[in-house]
Amino acid sequence: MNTEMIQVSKRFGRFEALKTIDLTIEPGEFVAVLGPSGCGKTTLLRLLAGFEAPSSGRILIHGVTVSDENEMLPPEVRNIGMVFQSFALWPHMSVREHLRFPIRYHKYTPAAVRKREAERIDEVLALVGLSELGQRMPNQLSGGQKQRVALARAIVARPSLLLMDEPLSSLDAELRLNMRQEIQNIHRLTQTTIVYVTHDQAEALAMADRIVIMKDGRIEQAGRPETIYSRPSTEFVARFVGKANLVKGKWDGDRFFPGCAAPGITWNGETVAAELRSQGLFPVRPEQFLITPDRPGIPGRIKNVQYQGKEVHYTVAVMDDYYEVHCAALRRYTLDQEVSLQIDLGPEP
Ligand SMILES: Nc1ncnc2c1ncn2[C@@H]1O[C@H](COP(=O)(O)OP(=O)(O)OP(=O)(O)O)[C@@H](O)[C@H]1O
Repeated sequence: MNTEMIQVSKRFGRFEALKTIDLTIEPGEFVAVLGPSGCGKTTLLRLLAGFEAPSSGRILIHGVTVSDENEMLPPEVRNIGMVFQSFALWPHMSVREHLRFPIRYHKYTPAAVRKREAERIDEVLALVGLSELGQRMPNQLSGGQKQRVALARAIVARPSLLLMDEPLSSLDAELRLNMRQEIQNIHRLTQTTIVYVTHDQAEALAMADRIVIMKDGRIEQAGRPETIYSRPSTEFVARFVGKANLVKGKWDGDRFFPGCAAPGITWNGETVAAELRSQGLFPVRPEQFLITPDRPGIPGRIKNVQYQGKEVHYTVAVMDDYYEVHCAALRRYTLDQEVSLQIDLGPEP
């Protein structure tokens, strides 16, 4: 059964934090909710968890109504697990005790799990790589280990819905990458439905089956990571997710004539969204630009160079700063060098 938000809104006083959200999540789906600070991601998650009541609309978790205009089930009777940015561990409980707690006290813990409590704890500790640390107290754990305990505690009672709010943002870069893999692993092995809030587009693209992009309390676009990345439907999504360059120019049907390009240069834009067309824009991701010293294309001048080891990142000004583009290349060009830009749109995913 699906988890659904139907016409859900949330006001804080006169401020509308969520504006008529409609979202359906399938069982076992991993959905990332992505957007800039203040767009309403956490509010959406808190409504699913039951920490807040919607101002209007209806919420169902796996087919069961948990909030509507008549009722509002509190978090402890929703069949959910939660992981937050702050690990929120209990200082007086060992790692094993953290896992024992939900097994004993969650209303929905399956009888089979309750019956083999010790085995289930061993199994989940192994899943998150903490088999040796069951007796440790939180103050004897590193940040990454604490986050694993928080994750283990959230899944040990087999919730039907796992809610995560920026769970990796307090970890350093390397640990974050490791934990991403662990979360993917857990998702693959448990098939739990996951709603994962983040403002980190790489995290969302890497892990989710579907990404919901939010802006100002609304869903701006929802789709598979490949679709969001390669076919943004609005200027906001193009910039926020793909770090796309929005080249100005003119449209004629599906052909795009980039501004300032050499005569005869047109691009095929049949997959470009209507909103971008109506604004005379064409989204080009940094890796789709090719910089050449001389071939005909869009003439530009190198304005900034950042050496990155594997490649070099460039900012190129087109027509005396009419617009500028960001792109990457293997070759070295020098500051102020006159170059030509071409695009390689590659195969559609
Ligand atoms: N209890 C509250 N009272 C008043 N306004 C609130 C309350 N909770 C959230 N808001 C406002 O609602 C908006 C959405 O907040 P929310 O926490 O959902 O954003 P977010 O996308 O999760 O942001 P961030 O990434 O910074 O955590 C913000 O403008 C916030 O100030």
